Amino acid sequence: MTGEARNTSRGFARGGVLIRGARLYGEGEPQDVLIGDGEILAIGAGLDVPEGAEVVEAGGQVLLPGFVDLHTHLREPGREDTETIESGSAAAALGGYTAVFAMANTSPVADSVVITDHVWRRGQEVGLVDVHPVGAVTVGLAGKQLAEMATMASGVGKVKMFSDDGHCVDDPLIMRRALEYSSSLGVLIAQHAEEPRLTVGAVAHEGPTAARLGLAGWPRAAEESIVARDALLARDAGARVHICHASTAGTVELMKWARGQGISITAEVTPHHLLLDDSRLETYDAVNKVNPPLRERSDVEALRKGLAEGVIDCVATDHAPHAEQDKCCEFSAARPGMLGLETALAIVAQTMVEPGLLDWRGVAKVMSERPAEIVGLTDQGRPIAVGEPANLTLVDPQREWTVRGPELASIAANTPFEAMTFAARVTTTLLRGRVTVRDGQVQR
Ligand SMILES: NC(=O)N[C@@H](CC(=O)O)C(=O)O
Ligand SMILES: [Zn+2]
Ligand SMILES: [Zn+2]
Repeated sequence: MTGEARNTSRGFARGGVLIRGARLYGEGEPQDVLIGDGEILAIGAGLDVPEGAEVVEAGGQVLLPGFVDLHTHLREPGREDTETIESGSAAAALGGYTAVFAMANTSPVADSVVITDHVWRRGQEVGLVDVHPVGAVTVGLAGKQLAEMATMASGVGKVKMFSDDGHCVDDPLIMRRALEYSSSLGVLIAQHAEEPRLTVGAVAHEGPTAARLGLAGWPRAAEESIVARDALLARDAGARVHICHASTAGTVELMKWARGQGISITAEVTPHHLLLDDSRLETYDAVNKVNPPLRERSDVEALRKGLAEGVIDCVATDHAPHAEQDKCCEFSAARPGMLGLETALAIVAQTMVEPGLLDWRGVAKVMSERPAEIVGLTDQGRPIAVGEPANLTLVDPQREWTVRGPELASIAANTPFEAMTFAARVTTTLLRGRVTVRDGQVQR
């Protein structure tokens, strides 16, 4: 133990933490995890509490690598009335996240290094989660002219992912060039797959429910045609493409096909598409309005199965805060999007762990390891092992809680899960060894 003891004292220069009695990946007997200097220093049963260490009593809770969200909207700059990098970072930490990717559809758009560097710096200043800026693929998200991807990639914020999310890069020639360019830069293009000619005026999933309610429909083919097209473009460019918020059974089938062809394509699914379907629209409450729309139960089942089988790689929240006046209005006028950061784990536990589709190791994979790999983050999604960065999340699988929008850390309150009760909850989060959330409270 002499080597470990040396490490321990080194760790204490910056304050150490002992997590006592956690089940790593929800497996085996509870272990203690000693953390210092931002790293895991020792793992074992009955470790001594070094003097001055902060002790977190885990009581058999599940310890997972910190979650990584490839798809978050933090609304800064431009709509700080709905979310800021600070409030969104708090929501992320409470949700068990240690890294999030903040989408580029801010105002101004993150299509230049000035904005992307601001987002990174502000995130570091807040210090609750690494906020990685996503750069726009095209200038102003207008889909016409490629943004200066290389400049953003080489800035302080080191942009690793580019997306026009909110809009589809619908021009196939622009998308082809973006993919070609991205592979030489070693960055990821994430596509909001929506053929805009098929979704003019659309506000809901095209199907029996929308027809009955008189809502204009967003057909599955609007998503699937772009997924298929982009798979082929990625194949020809020898590039990687990532599909944002997969929402249909057909997308799962296309992913299977493309993977079978050896195409480098990955996809994410949101918690809301894993839980909710378009029967929610009956009330005309625009809290349920989102892009892509809530689909049918058969799509929900296919997405769960796809995630369990690894055809869909990961869970991403598409956390999309909106002001009350933009949500509490006529359905067709309301903005699409819903909060997701603080509720994601609870929903993944309910939709995937409870039915036996994933175990906790599987949750670590889809919420941390795969997203980190996809985007090329080397300090996240790491194994829980000595010498690894201490980005960790403690989950209590049996801490029943009820979602209340106003109690969430986000400035906006547009959660579709209002008043729903879930079993699992994140209790503690550590970012590089610093406790950012303890007993469900943000540690500023
Ligand atoms: N998902 C949504 O419905 N809305 C997102 C944009 C997007 O993810 O497409 C938003 O920025 O509000
Ligand atoms: Zn989108
Ligand atoms: Zn989005």
